Parts: sequence; structure tokens; C-alpha cells
Amino acid sequence: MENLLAEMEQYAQENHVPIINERGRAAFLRVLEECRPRRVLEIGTAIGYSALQIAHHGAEDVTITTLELSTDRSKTAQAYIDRSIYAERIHIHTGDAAELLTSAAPQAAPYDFVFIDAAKGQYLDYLRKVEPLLADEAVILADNVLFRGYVRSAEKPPRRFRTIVKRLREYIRVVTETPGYATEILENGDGLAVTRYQRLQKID
Ligand SMILES: C[S@@+](CC[C@H](N)C(=O)[O-])C[C@H]1O[C@@H](n2cnc3c(N)ncnc32)[C@H](O)[C@@H]1O
Repeated sequence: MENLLAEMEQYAQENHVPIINERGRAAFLRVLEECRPRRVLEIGTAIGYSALQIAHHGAEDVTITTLELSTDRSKTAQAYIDRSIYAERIHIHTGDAAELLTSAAPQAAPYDFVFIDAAKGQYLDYLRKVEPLLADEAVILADNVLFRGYVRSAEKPPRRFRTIVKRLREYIRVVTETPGYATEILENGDGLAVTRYQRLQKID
């Protein structure tokens, strides 16, 4: 497994595939080991690196549903995953996550762990679609929430990043202020939001 992961890290570097970066990785693995998830939803497979890390550090019977827009990347991911012992446990769906979250993803719900790592401007939309698919208690990780430092900086971001930065700030606000959500932002790497979710009981 370690050799396969190392090979994938090298592939990602050579082919400019943005897998969870080295500085964020330790925090990511720490959270995984703490939670040991069983039913996982990942948004943004890339080449399958984080899916394999989740499988490796999750519960013994972990299953992972992972969504990827790019056909090429999802083929590469499938080829790597097929070389691992987790091939039966990881299911890739290819297409736009915004659509797959209401078509393919509900089939394996409820999820006790969600890793959001796709289009940075869509995190809040993903969260709204993910919420009905969550177990009563779940952990939601969102990568890159500090986006190159712009999200917490008082300085105006370059024009091309303004919408992303505004939307990431909104994502952080929602997961921080909504009842039932408790969030810690880890500053490792590009910023990892760790949200602990607890479904609120309805009062009749
Ligand atoms: C940062 S990479 C994921 C890295 C992966 N989670 C890892 O750490 O190994 C983001 C991925 O999200 C995919 N993506 C972007 N927009 C998407 C969308 N609308 N639906 C599904 N996947 C999308 C990209 O093609 C890219 O492969």
C-alpha cells in the first residue's frame, strides 16, 4: 500500500494533479484515525489518492462512494484502486457532483464521513445536498477552505478569485453558525474545515 501511495504522489506531482497536499495530509490522517469512518462520501476523486488513504485508515468494513467530473481522472483512479486491496470497497461515479449528489450518492447513504474536495465555489451547494444523506452523527471535512490565505486576509483577493473566496467565507460561516454543526479550521496546508455534525431532534 505504501508503495502504491508513493507512486501516486509522484504521478500527481508529475502530472499536476492537485491531491491533498503534504502539509494538509498529516491533519487529514489524524482526523481519519480519530473517526475511523465506515460509510464515506467523497466529492472530488482525482486519481483516487485520498479515497485510498480513507480506505486504509477507515474502519475494517469501510465503503466509499466517490464522485469525479473528469473521465480521464476517474479512469486513472480506477486503475490505481484496482491495484489495491480496497477495489471492492471504493465506488467511483463519473459526472458533475452537483447532479450525482441527488442521483448516485443517495444509494449508499447514510454517510458518517464526507470529504468535500471538488469545485471550491460549490462547497455550500454540496453541503445542502449532502445534509439529507448524513447519518445522525457525521464528520464533514472540506479541503482548501482558506484558499491560498485569501479567505482570512483583510486584503482584497485578485478579481479572478473573488467569487471563490466569498463563497468559501460563506461556507465557513454556515458550518460555524448553524445549530447542529461545530467546526474547527485547521490551518495546515490550504486550510481544512473539520465539521462535527449532529442531527437535531425535531420537537413535535
Ligand atoms: C483537489 S482534486 C481532488 C483530490 C483528491 N480528493 C485527493 O486528495 O486525492 C479536485 C477534483 O475535483 C474534480 N471536480 C471539479 N469539479 C467537479 C465537479 N463539479 N464534480 C465532480 N468533480 C469535480 C476535479 O476534476 C479534481 O479531480
